[in-house]
Amino acid sequence: MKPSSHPMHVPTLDCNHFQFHDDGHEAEFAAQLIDSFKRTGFVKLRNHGIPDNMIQDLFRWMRQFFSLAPEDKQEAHHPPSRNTPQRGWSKYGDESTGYLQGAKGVERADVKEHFDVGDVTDTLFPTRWPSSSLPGFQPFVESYYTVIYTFAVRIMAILETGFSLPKGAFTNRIKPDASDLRLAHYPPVPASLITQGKAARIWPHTDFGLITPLFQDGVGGLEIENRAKCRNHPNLQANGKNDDEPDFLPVEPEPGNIMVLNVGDTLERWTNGELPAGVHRVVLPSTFNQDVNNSGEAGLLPDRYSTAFFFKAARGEDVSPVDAFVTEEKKAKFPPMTSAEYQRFRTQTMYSYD
Ligand SMILES: O=C(O)CCC(=O)C(=O)O
Ligand SMILES: [Fe+2]
Repeated sequence: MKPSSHPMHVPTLDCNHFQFHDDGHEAEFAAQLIDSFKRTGFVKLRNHGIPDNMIQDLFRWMRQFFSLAPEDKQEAHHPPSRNTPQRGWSKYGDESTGYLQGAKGVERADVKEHFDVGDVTDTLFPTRWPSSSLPGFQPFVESYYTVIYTFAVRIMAILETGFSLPKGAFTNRIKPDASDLRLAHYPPVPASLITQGKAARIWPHTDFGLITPLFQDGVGGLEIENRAKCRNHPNLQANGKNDDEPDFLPVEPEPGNIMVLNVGDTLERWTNGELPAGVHRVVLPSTFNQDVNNSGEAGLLPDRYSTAFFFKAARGEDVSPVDAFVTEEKKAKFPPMTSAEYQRFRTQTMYSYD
């Protein structure tokens, strides 16, 4: 990542240092969180309270699930509809984040497969699990869901403090829970396809929900849009040297289960643009040495695993700006629409089940 003086520097906040787990001492944490979100759309967190062994176990379960035989995964295949939240397994080719940026008619599928899990109480859209091929998988993933959900609610409460909003301004609008937990596997892919722009593990996109906590393995490749390249970005000073800036900047994996946390579209809407959603993609790891590795087998990127929690507003909630963010000078930038309508509109663009 860029030096700390760069406007796109993503700090690693230590939740213990900020006494994140103690209700009385969150103001400093909230201020730094909001500063990083405003500038970059992202933050990194250590000592976030998700136990190390739980994260390691989750990655172990992911490797086991994705190495099941295709017919076992097929049992858990996402229902055949683009109008519903994704639940269960989506195979390579089902999702094309490239379409979110208007790239129609071009091969823009993501080189990945994923497994999406809803809240256990979400009886409207139940998760499809593999029936008997992976005993223990479902209870473990459900227990992780509870832990990461509780974490996400805490962050929303901290954002209320940071913006001096009444308690509940955000957190009263998240029940019943409509979030999705995603387990993702990126299979090996020739690096040359990525450098030639013919493939991406995920094309540039924003997430649709409020916030996304993410854990990645050590392979790398996650990158965030460099807002310093874009002269008129409202939250960054133009420095007159933008042409020298790259379009994207890597978010390197770090030892110690560092969490990456980003702003999604719904939070951008609720805050009337004060926290713009962070554009990101997954491509070639910055450490991947093309000159050495560009021939034969060695030019193949290894498997990569990650897990993102798309924390969302309740389906019936409006995703237009919360009153506190609208003034005479700063009119609402986003029209009223329910979260369910917004999610459907975004998912339809990107998901090509047939
Ligand atoms: O795998 C990653 O690091 C990012 C995943 C992601 O951006 C997504 O699934 O929306
Ligand atoms: Fe994403």
